[in-house]
Amino acid sequence: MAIMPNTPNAVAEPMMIAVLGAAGRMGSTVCDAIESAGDLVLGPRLDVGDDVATLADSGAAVAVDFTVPSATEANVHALIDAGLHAVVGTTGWTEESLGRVRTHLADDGRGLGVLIAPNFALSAVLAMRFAAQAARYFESAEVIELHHPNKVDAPSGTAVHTARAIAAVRAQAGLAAGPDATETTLDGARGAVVDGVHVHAVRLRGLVAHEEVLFGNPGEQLTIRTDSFERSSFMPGVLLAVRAVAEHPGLTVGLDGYLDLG
Ligand SMILES: NC(=O)C1=CN([C@@H]2O[C@H](COP(=O)(O)OP(=O)(O)OC[C@H]3O[C@@H](n4cnc5c(N)ncnc54)[C@H](O)[C@@H]3O)[C@@H](O)[C@H]2O)C=CC1
Ligand SMILES: O=C(O)C1=N[C@H](C(=O)O)C[C@H](O)C1
Repeated sequence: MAIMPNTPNAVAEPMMIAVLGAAGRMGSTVCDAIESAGDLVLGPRLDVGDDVATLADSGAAVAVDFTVPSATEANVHALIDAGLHAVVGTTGWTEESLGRVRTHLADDGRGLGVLIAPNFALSAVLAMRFAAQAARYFESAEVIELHHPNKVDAPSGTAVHTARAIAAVRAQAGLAAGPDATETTLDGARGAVVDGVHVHAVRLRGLVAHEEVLFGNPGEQLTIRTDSFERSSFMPGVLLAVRAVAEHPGLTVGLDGYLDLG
């Protein structure tokens, strides 16, 4: 008897996933996670110099990109052209580059999904959400991100995303700029400023990925902290995204877009 698709007895084909940046710290961890997942099969592993267009005929339905900020946008456009859904963890995205991906997806018209998420760790996703919830209630807000010293960019994508969200909530609530009478004697002493929110970057041997969001009022402080001690912390989020991206046509920014966080 033939087993028809979508019947209780049907055996689903494992979905094939390509990985870009497969030789890197995150890419290699993603390859291992896909190989350990029963419902997924690891497809082509691409790294620097490989042609994304070859994925069109590879059988891969989804590609995961953990490459470098200077390459990721071109990779995503090439993935859309090749007809693959994309799950992207690489940092460096701006409103302009996100807008170009949105336009490309709309022009393409095939209903492809792209998720670009600054952080796939649940603790970080929740920290960003809690920071946005707290932002309207405090005079002062600053972000400190702490990472391994091999990280190529600063400030982290997570810190930029956190700061932008805090700034948007503060603006909506009509809050003035945070109080700060400092006259700096050295450039950079107060960190970078993202939409008016100060962001500080620490690089320290032994760290993986960490962030503190500090909120201050007269006589009180709220600290929200997230720690990724191992890259395994990002894998449940990456696998969730890989499985869900085809159900979310268009561009989604942030894993919270795929979660029911209320
Ligand atoms: N969203 C998230 O949860 C996380 C995001 N990241 C981000 O992921 C990115 C990668 O981080 P790591 O794996 O630590 O870096 P890495 O330097 O270990 O790996 C990057 C890899 O990309 C490759 N690569 C460079 N250009 C490429 C291209 N054009 N096509 C294909 N491969 C290319 C490199 O050869 C390297 O193997 C960074 O932007 C980092 O901030 C890192 C951890 C978690
Ligand atoms: O490079 C890293 O390691 C990380 N990059 C992402 C970022 O820049 O926010 C996510 C996480 O912080 C780890």
